Amino acid sequence: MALAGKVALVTGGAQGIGRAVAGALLQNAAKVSLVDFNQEAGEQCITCFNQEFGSDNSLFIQCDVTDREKLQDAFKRTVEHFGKLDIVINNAGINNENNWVKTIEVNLTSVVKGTYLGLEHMSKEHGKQGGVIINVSSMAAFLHSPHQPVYTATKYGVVGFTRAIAEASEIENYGVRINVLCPAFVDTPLLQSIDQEEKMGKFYKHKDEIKHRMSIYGVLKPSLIAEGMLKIINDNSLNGAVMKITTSKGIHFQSYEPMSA
Ligand SMILES: NC(=O)C1=CN([C@@H]2O[C@H](COP(=O)(O)OP(=O)(O)OC[C@H]3O[C@@H](n4cnc5c(N)ncnc54)[C@H](O)[C@@H]3O)[C@@H](O)[C@H]2O)C=CC1
Ligand SMILES: CCCCCC(=O)/C=C/C=C/C=C/C=C/[C@@H](O)[C@@H](O)CCCC(=O)O
Repeated sequence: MALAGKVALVTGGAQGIGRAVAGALLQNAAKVSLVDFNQEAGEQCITCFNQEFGSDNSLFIQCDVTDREKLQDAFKRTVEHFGKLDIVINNAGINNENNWVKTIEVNLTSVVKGTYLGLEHMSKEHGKQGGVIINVSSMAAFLHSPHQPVYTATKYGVVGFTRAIAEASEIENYGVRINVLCPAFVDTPLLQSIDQEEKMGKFYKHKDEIKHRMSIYGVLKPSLIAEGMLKIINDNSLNGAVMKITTSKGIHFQSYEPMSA
């Protein structure tokens, strides 16, 4: 998919990985709608983007992705503003073992909802022109963390859901490619949650073990995740692909045995 003139919606786009991805899309002449609940970070981000890429190319929509009506409205406003939708990146995520119900809502339920909304606005089934959806999981979906059981569960869920709906898209000829990206540790504000007892809950006492894992696995730059994201968007052959990004192997793909009885 050539990026110039394409319209992307990025959840959690105001900072961290989402912001890096949105910047890379704008750099490649796409238009971007940032959907994020952090008003201050969103406004700050859009000010920078307007200065760097021109004021007609990005839009900030304040929205909590767990609010289904607001998320629905964010998709609608994006299409009204830019005239269409080509790319959806379901990236918003949190690390909160204390409020684990919220973690499931943000990291998994909202990704499912964002995928269905993406299909509603892009699928040939709905008379639209097709597109691409990328859901953000984590290497935690392959190397589980004993100190983040619910975060881990949500990231396993995102991989399973994405692979299944991608196959549905192919069978039903939606014209939408759906893929999942699994980064290892990335240098973003999310990592600060390790030092927050109110987020780590009973696992707070293990924070130094997580930091030890980080020192072993290393910490990636958000720009490398953006590079992986653009690779998925540009490669029209990818559907149901599971991209992993680690310090040891860089950008690579998980392979699966074909299903047998
Ligand atoms: N930073 C890391 O080490 C890794 C992050 N990931 C995943 O990457 C994704 C992005 O994470 P980061 O950029 O690192 O985090 P971050 O905390 O830096 O940014 C997340 C963004 O999502 C927004 N957000 C959170 N909850 C929201 C909600 N309910 N509604 C709307 N927006 C919401 C935040 O306001 C923020 O702008 C997440 O899904 C995370 O699980 C995956 C692997 C590693
Ligand atoms: C505590 C803050 C939130 C958690 C953020 C998150 O999702 C982090 C996940 C980190 C996992 C890192 C794993 C890295 C592993 C690799 O370096 C490598 O050893 C794995 C090899 C397997 C492969 O196929 O690449």
